[in-house]
Amino acid sequence: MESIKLNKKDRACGMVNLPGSKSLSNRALLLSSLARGKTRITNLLDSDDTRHMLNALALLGVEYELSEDRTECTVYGLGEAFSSSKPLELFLGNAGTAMRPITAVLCNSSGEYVLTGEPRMEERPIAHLIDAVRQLGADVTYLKKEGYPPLKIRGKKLTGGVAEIDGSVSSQFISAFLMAAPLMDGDVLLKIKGELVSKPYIDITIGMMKSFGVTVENRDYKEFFIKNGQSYVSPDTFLVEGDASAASYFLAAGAIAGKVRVTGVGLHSVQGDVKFVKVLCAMGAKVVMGDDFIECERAPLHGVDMDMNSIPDAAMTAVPLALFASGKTVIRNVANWRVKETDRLRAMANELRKLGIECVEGEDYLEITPGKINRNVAIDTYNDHRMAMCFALVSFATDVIINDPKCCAKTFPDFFEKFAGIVD
Ligand SMILES: O=C(O)C1=C[C@@H](OP(=O)(O)O)[C@@H](O)[C@H](O)C1
Ligand SMILES: C=C(OP(=O)(O)O)C(=O)O
Repeated sequence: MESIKLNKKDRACGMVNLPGSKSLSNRALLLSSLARGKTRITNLLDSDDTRHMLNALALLGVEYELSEDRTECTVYGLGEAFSSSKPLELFLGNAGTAMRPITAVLCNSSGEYVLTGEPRMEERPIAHLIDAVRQLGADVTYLKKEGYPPLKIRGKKLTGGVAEIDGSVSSQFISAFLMAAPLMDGDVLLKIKGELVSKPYIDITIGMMKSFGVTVENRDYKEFFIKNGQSYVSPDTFLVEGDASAASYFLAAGAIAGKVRVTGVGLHSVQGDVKFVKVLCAMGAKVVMGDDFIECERAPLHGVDMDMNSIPDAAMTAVPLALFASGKTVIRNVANWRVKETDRLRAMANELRKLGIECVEGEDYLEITPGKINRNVAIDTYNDHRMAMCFALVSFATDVIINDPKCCAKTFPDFFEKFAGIVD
């Protein structure tokens, strides 16, 4: 297996222009495909996750043109749900933001579809979404394990109605359901049961649906109502903000070892992960934000004890930060780390222990006690882009080896080049 050795670095400084947000890119591609009219998407992320979405849309008959560097895409919207006269098989890799919304939309599209993914996708639950769409009459079969992809969908026009969905494992199920709702023939009321996790991603979804002409009535995150008769309309152009989760690695580098600015995301971001700056500030780092940038500068760091449920992706970056802080850090309320690219609580605890760091892996939290870090440890990344990107930050303490660094391609193919550009 390929690996990369990162020699100890003392300083981080400079500026990084962020790639487009994964969450916004995949929503923009899907909504443009369903909308009436042509949409020009700019600053689109080019990564495995967006390629899976683009490939699926092409098979579903959507026409689009990509610029040479694949960061601009003109999508010719269908103005309606998908339909296919022949059975289709769609491979969606390990992209949650493709698998979940495409499932929901295809339940309401005519045709027969099989949705598959990488082996890990077969371990990532989807039952809460399927239970909800079935309440409206959707016809979905689990092809292997009950509650998990691969799926077979016999799509048909759904007539809307009332459905209940469990929100305690993934907000993506709610986002997926909401994006599919306006295509149905009737009012839709979605009721949430359980504690809703990763809430800010619901705001992203509702905000983007609004940009594409559809209003969702949010009743205090307990019920969502979509009035019938609305349809997606292209906003002509859609600019994808820089990826706020990706920003966290560079901001953390600034907090640990100098001063780093990221551009493409700032004060008015729609992404919940910009709130990672609150973690940085709580730990003592100096943060400045502008309309289109965030800058973070080193200061003595101290441990924190924080609920990070609303920033599940950026929260991982608090792990390497904790290694450079005085005192313990506890990252709380992140039970759903266990059903992402890997079991992230287990993976983090395993690799921290290899570094010689004391930690407690709770059911839904991680407690880290900083200490001396072992040199030249080979970090396993579990096919999880965020494991690779987080542990790159260990190189501000000592030499470290990152196994399978290419797993970054899920959301940030040139991460290690960009990281090399801000360290000396
Ligand atoms: O809706 C989205 O774009 C996402 C929601 C989050 O997932 P969960 O809602 O499963 O926590 C996040 O971790 C994922 O990377 C992207
Ligand atoms: C959880 C993640 O991805 P996905 O969209 O596949 O859920 C992630 O990017 O950290």
